[in-house]
Amino acid sequence: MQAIKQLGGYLGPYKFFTLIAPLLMVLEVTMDLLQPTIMQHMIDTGIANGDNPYVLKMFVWMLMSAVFGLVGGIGCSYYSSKAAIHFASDVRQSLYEKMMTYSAKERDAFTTGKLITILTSDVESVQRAFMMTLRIFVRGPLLFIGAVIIVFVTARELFSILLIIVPILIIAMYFFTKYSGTLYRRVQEAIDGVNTKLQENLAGIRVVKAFRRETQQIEQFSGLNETLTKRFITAEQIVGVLVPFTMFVVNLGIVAALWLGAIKVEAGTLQVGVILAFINYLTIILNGLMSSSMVLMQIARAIPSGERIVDVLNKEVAVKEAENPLTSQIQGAIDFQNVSYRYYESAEDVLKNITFSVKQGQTVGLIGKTGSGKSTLVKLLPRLFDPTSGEIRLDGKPLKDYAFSTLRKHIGFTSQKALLFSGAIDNNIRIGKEDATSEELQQALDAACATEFVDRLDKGLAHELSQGATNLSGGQKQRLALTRALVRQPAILVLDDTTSALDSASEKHVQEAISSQYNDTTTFIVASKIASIQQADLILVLEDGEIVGQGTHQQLLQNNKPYQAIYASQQKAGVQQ
Ligand SMILES: Nc1ncnc2c1ncn2[C@@H]1O[C@H](COP(=O)(O)OP(=O)(O)OP(=O)(O)O)[C@@H](O)[C@H]1O
Repeated sequence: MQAIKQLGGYLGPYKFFTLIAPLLMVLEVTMDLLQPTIMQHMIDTGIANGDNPYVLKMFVWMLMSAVFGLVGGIGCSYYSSKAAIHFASDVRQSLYEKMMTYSAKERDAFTTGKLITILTSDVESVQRAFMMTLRIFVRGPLLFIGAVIIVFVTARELFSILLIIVPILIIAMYFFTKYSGTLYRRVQEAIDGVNTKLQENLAGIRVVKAFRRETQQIEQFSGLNETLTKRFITAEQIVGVLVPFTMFVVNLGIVAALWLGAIKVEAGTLQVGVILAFINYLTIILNGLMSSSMVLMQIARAIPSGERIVDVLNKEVAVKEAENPLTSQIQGAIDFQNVSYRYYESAEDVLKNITFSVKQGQTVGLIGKTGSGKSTLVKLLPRLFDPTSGEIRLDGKPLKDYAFSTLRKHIGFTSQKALLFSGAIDNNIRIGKEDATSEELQQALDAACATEFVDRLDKGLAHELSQGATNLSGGQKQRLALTRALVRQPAILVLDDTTSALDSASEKHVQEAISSQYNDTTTFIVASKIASIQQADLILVLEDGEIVGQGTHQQLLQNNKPYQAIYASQQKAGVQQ
């Protein structure tokens, strides 16, 4: 109910369509209901008495009511489609915008596959329910009530048949409708499973192929597909019994009407036209009940979908913007004060009491074993998530107080996996700064050692990247990701293992370019090689989420055991220094 109420809010702009569609349907239903009565008069008064002008008059009436009915029907379909499609489009847009505010935490809680199902199939289910409600929900009950009243008034001799048939039909429809909600909820969950698997496999298709895991993946997919198929079949089969069953009950009613009617006609208490009209009205009653139950079934199916949609829309986002956020210029001095972080409440801290300070324009190097928390630490800077405890200060003020737009505008971030979008290279770089001049672009390309390979491409910056930039090498992708970060002339630059994909000459060039051309930028370099961070003003050595050493290369070499151990192991392994 809460879901219906909340989604109902999206109808606001389409109130007119939502009102006019059922009104036009009332017109169509009224015309449909008139037809059998006109026909009855045509037979019993016109044809029975050989009154041709009366027959013609009734014929014109029938034709006119058919035309009005047609206008009502077409109008209702037109406005109901318009309302439902726009409504669904707005819901989809809101969902997408909400999903964009999610951090990895919220996204993981739903799973990507489920989010895709909600954005597509669940929205579609609610759209269909809404459209059917506008088209049929008025029609069904109106046809039913109208036909019952007319039979009561014009064919009371046969009304007793309705008293038996209608309750049977109503009870059957009630149970089918109720059950279908549960069945389709299970179908929707099975679709989540299929989508999650599909999304995971398409994203990782290269790994699947490289490890020759196609057969196993296909088997796993078949399992999920089979579950979906079974649930769909069960739902469709059970719901599919409804139509033949109700037809059977109505046919029994027709047989009873013919039998009872024949006796009464013979006794001279009933006219033939009344029997024909009754049979027509019986079909209309069935039609009314069936269409009502179809809508109810669709609504029952859409309610779980609506709840899933509302869950996404109402999900409390962990990282929120301050009420009156700061939009002042950012210099780039950073203070971590006893910062701890854990990914899940039940999990352990992956960062523990991290404390350090860095001035504007300085370079911080982070080194430590895999899983020691380096990436997690730098992800706190653009507030991809917030510390569980402790505080981060930027230029002396809490990081949380800054507007997202200000913060992200001044932070250039490159992650371990260079993520580029399909489209021209130029567009990808301009994500960093839309209005970048060609000089700024060139400066960033040069600093990131990307000029040479971009120039070699036929179309240069206009070169089109495929989805996931699969038509570039790993090093080329990293260079473009770095260009994108540099082009915004960031106050804070984060290179999360970015230079590892570069050869050592390029890495040296990038570091020199950053320190000479971007010397006001505070730079965080996550690295696995000491050589990548040797020149840093401050090196943080991390172990199991704790800082076990901080200082310059020389200081750490002299007095920090963990750093000495890393240095020694890299010397021994011949890692290029
Ligand atoms: N999204 C996540 N959800 C849950 N745990 C996570 C998540 N990301 C990282 N972790 C955990 O947090 C810890 C620190 O991971 P992090 O990626 O920060 O390490 P790292 O030092 O950058 O490692 P590497 O050098 O291998 O990139 C690890 O134990 C990891 O399993």
